[in-house]
Amino acid sequence: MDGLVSWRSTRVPVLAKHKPSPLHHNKPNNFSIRPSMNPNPHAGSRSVTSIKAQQAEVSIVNKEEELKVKEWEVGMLKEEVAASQGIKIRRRPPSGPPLHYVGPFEFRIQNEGNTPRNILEEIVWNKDVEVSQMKERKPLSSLKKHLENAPPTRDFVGALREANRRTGFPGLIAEVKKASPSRGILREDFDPVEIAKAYEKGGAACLSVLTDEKYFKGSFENLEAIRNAGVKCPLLCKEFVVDAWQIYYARIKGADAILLIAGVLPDLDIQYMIKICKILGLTALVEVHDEREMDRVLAIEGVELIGINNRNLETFEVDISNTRKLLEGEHGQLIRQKDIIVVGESGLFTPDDIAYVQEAGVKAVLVGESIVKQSEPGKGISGLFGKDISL
Ligand SMILES: O=C(O)c1ccccc1NCC(=O)[C@H](O)[C@H](O)COP(=O)(O)O
Repeated sequence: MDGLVSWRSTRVPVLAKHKPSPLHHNKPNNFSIRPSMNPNPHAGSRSVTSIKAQQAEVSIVNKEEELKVKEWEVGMLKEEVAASQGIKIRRRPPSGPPLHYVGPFEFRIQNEGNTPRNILEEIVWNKDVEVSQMKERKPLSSLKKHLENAPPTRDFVGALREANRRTGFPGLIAEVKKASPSRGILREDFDPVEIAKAYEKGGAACLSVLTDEKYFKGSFENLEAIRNAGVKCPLLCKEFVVDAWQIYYARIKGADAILLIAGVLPDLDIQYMIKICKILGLTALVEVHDEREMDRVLAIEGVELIGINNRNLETFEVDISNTRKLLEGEHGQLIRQKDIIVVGESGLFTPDDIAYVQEAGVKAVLVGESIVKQSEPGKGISGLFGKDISL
């Protein structure tokens, strides 16, 4: 059960292509030539052509090294920007400057900094590797060709507003969730399409489909199968987005909305990704966990849906009063002024929990564990709200 419950600091495969991270401060300041490329001291005895060829090779190697250093510097700047916005999650392992400057590969992977500091960081590092590999197999140019065959997107926010108006309760985003790092396997007999249909019948306004395989036992196949099964509820692709490529991929797999986590993505990335979402007709659910993230997200133009996660994704601690705390005072006022819909996420189990977050100001809730674990997930919804909300 790689990645589930027994979370421990595992090492993340370091891709050869990884841009070294800024957090390693041994910035190289001089270029060396690889020993194998060193001009031969006896070159004088060799032909002018072979010396020139060797010099050209040395120059190419130096250019490649310069490029790697530049990439490393850009990575360093990006991490600095993220850190200045309070983002603690590093996007990649701090593998340091290009390999030959810091010693053997073994040194690099044993380097203490190459151990993720918490589960979210581990997920993000793995996702970065996974996405790089997927991008090589399916480059953006080829994804774009599939866009015209993608099913039309449905109005995610509209469905939540309508459910809220119809039932008087927060609109429900019901999560198709087989497992999680904090809880392990939630449901053994997991049929994503059956669960999705049961949720829809039980009154869910929208569905959230986990697509991460390693930590949540989800998949894009699940998302596609639910969409192709004719489920009408708009679908949220519940992913750990680190690259805009994933948004295109989610769109062609049938998503209507996608999650963007403020604890992982700097402001400029969120801004850019929201623009991509708008172009593709997707809704962005921008997730925050603390006041600083809420401040940042409220300052970004175009945000229409904010999720407040009651679960700290670094420690797994769940506290539903987080929703109330983040909606108090100026934040709440600004949210109302901007007519933003807020989703209360995680740790909701009872009608009292729903009433509590509703009173705090949410118009929607995102619920996984408490309903997916029920033998009849549709009826689990009535239990959660204390009322049949399908009518
Ligand atoms: O659920 C986890 O253990 C988890 C761990 C690390 C990152 C994200 C995680 N969960 C994502 C979610 O936020 C929840 O799936 C979602 O809000 C539903 O929560 P719940 O109703 O408590 O299952």
